[in-house]
Amino acid sequence: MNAAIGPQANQPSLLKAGRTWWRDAMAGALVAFPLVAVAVLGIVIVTRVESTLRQQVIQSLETTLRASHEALRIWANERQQQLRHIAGNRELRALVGSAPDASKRPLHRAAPTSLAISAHLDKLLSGNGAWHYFIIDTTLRGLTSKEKDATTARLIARQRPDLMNRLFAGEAVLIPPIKAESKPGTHSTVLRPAMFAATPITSANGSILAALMIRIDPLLSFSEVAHVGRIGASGETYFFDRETRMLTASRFTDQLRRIGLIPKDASSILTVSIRNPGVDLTRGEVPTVPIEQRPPTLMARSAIVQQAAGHSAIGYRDYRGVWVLGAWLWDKPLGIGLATEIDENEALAAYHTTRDLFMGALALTVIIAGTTLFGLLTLRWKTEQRIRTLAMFPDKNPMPVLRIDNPLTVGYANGPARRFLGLIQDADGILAPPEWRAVVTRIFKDGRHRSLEIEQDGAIYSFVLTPIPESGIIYAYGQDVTQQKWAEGYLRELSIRDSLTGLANRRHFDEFLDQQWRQLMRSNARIALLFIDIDHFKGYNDRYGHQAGDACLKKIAAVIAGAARRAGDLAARYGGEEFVVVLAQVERPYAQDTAETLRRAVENLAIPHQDSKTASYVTVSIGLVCAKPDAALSASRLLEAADKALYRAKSRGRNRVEFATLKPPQVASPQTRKSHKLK
Ligand SMILES: Nc1nc2c(ncn2[C@@H]2O[C@H](COP(=O)(O)OP(=O)(O)OP(=O)(O)O)[C@@H](O)[C@H]2O)c(=O)[nH]1
Repeated sequence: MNAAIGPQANQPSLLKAGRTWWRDAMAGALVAFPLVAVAVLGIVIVTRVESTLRQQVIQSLETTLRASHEALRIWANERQQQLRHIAGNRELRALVGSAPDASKRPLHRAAPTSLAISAHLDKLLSGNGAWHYFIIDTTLRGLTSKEKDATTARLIARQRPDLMNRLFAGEAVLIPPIKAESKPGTHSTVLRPAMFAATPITSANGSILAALMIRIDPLLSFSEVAHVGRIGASGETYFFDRETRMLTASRFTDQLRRIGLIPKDASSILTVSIRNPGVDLTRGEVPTVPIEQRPPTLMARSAIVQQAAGHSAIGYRDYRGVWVLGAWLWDKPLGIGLATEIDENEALAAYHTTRDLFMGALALTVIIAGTTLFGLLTLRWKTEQRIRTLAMFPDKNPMPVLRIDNPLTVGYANGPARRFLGLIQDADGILAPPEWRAVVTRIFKDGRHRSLEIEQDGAIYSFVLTPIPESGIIYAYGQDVTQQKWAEGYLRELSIRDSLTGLANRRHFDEFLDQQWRQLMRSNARIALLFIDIDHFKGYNDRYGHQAGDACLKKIAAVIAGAARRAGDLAARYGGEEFVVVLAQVERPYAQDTAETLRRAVENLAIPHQDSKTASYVTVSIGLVCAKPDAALSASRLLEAADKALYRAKSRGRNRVEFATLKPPQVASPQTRKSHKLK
């Protein structure tokens, strides 16, 4: 049932059916959703990888830092134990205790006590000759034989008074590298920094007599301790003081020279300040802030200001401006900071690889998915466009188009077709006319196309009904055939009419008579045939001319046409001046009466005919036959009988009606057509 389709139904256009933008949006969402989910999941995983990796790097840095710190402490302890052992030597302590006051010792030459102390020290240190030991008293004057020891002591006191105070308070100290100072006027180039280990020498009652000091080259063992632990190719462990100065040789010394952080032939010790240049110097970037105004690096700030251990899993710029991850601590007893760092790029290389791979894979997936989706949507849009174009054929067609569905419903009708819907379907959309139902049923059955016609408001439409294979639908396309039908009718009229008189012609008469004969054979009715011939028409033509003859023929034909008034009657021009009238379903009296009335009507026309031997006007003779069609008889026999009757009428004086009866043939008639012509 399709109640929506009726004459007034506002049918949805086929063109609108293709608008499914929301399906495209759904398809896009279906593709986008898993992609977004994968992207989010991937970002979570990559972020997790990154944070895990950062934590692992920090753990490694802290382990390394602890190892370096431990190595430093062992190294420092070793030095101090050695010193304590020597400083505890009774003889040395006695020699130091016997030394005169500084004020009494000569400044510029070796005093006897000093010589004795030096000799005893040399004896104690035999085997450690490479080391440079010296003893200073509490006034920082050298007790050994070399005057420069006192200069060194004052240098240390100037640069690290805190440590000297601790030393003379009885504590063994490690003096981190200090700057050597050149004497004014000397042309010293770069003086190597020196560092010292020192321990007090006490008297028997525990009072501090002097301090034993050992010079250590920071470029050697001290820096080597720092280099014990580091991670990766870019990792570095270094020590620094509270002034943010680097105390160890950097493993990037060559690089630092290149980027101008240290002079050409200097080491990094005390030269490099652990400050953030704000740009990456290793990449040739130029800092805008002068070196002395640069802030300490994040690590140095935390280690020096808070004097605490710490780390940063977030990158920060080191003294070269390179982004690094680092761990650090501040050793309060030694008064130095330790840091170990690694370039963030190297530390996170695995993360960067994972991230880049993931982003690449994601981008590739997005591109592939996007391209596929775009391709599919484009294909779909093109298909829809094609469907819309195809749909325009029926929708925009000025001719009626119908779709008939099985079972027998009108599934679609375009605008022009809707005017016919009232004729071919009921209110429920079911095909109504029995003729249509029968034809459509046959088409569904045998799959062969057929045509049907509909006439409405004087217009005739011919519908070709074509079944669409395997679809269960019939496509019906209508065409306005009104003109064609009219033309066909006109031609048909021409083919059956006599052009002069307008009566049916001979051919049509023959067909009509045959048809009526067969029809009346079944109905048991009778048929009459009038054979009419104008009397002396040759003479009329001869006297009045051929055109007048034609006019005469027309007038008489009009009278004859009046005799065939009923349905089933036919008046025809048989040929020349001969006419016939067929009267169907008649009895003889009516036929005779009609024939007589006709004869008189011609008389009454009173067409003058001076050459007629019958009357002064035109007359006709009529042969009449009336019979019941029978299998033993035939239409041609009827014609022959009428012809005979006409002959009789002619021979008995013309202008009269003669009647003939038709009997089954007993002997063959010798007469042929035109037999009524008198010789
Ligand atoms: N003007 C005109 N004359 C026609 C036409 N057809 C036939 N005729 C003439 O009709 C005449 C028929 O003459 P006939 O057959 O000798 O017979 P009739 O003179 O009528 O003599 P009866 O039939 O014996 O009375 C001929 O002269 C034909 O030329 C036509 O279409 N127009």
